[in-house]
Amino acid sequence: MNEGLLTQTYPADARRDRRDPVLSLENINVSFDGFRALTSLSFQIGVGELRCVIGPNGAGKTTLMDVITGKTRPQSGRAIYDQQTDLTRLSPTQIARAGIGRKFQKPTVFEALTVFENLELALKTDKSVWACLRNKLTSEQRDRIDAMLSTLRLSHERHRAAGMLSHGQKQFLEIGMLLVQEPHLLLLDEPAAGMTDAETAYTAELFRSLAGKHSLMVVEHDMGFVETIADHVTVLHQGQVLAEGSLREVQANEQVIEVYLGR
Ligand SMILES: Nc1ncnc2c1ncn2[C@@H]1O[C@H](COP(=O)(O)OP(=O)(O)OP(=O)(O)O)[C@@H](O)[C@H]1O
Repeated sequence: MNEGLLTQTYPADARRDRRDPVLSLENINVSFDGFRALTSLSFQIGVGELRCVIGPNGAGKTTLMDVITGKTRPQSGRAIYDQQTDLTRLSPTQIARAGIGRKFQKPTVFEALTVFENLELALKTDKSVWACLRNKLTSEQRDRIDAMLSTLRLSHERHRAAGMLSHGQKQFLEIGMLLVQEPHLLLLDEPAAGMTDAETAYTAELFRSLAGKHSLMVVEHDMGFVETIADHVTVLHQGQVLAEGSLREVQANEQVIEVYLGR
């Protein structure tokens, strides 16, 4: 693993420790036409932590990510980011600019552009596609992309159209597109879905190396993957926190076994 090239520790984090929350969800309520998707949901993620959020279908995991990224406005509650900013008052663009990156389950790369160009676009987010590709990269930016390609194990694919990559490679590329933007908090929705076993193992290694430098929230159904990455697991059920703790602890929780893991 190419240490150090990814992103530096977020500067303000040097003065903090893991007990300081990077995200503090406080009594979040979301209803859709009377249906309660999130009910008084409260929990915290510490600075530099890698948190896994698990739970059965319909538990509210996607809705939770939608609230954090400003896509869904809760009826009540607060989502305090970095101990000062209430995300429920910001637009999705403001939230992205504040350093929160999100990866959706399905990779959304620009298929017609090369792997390198996809990373180039991600690095220069505030211009149109064509203006961005016409503008020359600085040597520092080029080095960053090269380093990222190496981390993603995509150096040999740099000139290939992204549409020609395997599903797993597209997932890696999209993770790289987030990382070149140096996010503070990364939200990842089933990042290992559809990956081969080797790709899944490498994703786990990559995420472990990111924790500490970034804070990560990973929504995942694959318990084997959760086991290899999680410090701490939050189990959602019917829009509320059902259990929280190490994977061992939540796996031994009777209610979690009942509603999610099965006997
Ligand atoms: N826009 C919407 N309108 C109505 N109901 C919605 C909307 N979005 C989500 N829901 C409902 O809210 C509940 C929570 O959905 P959500 O997608 O957050 O669950 P999830 O935990 O992500 O599930 P999965 O694991 O299947 O992705 C579900 O019952 C869903 O049908």
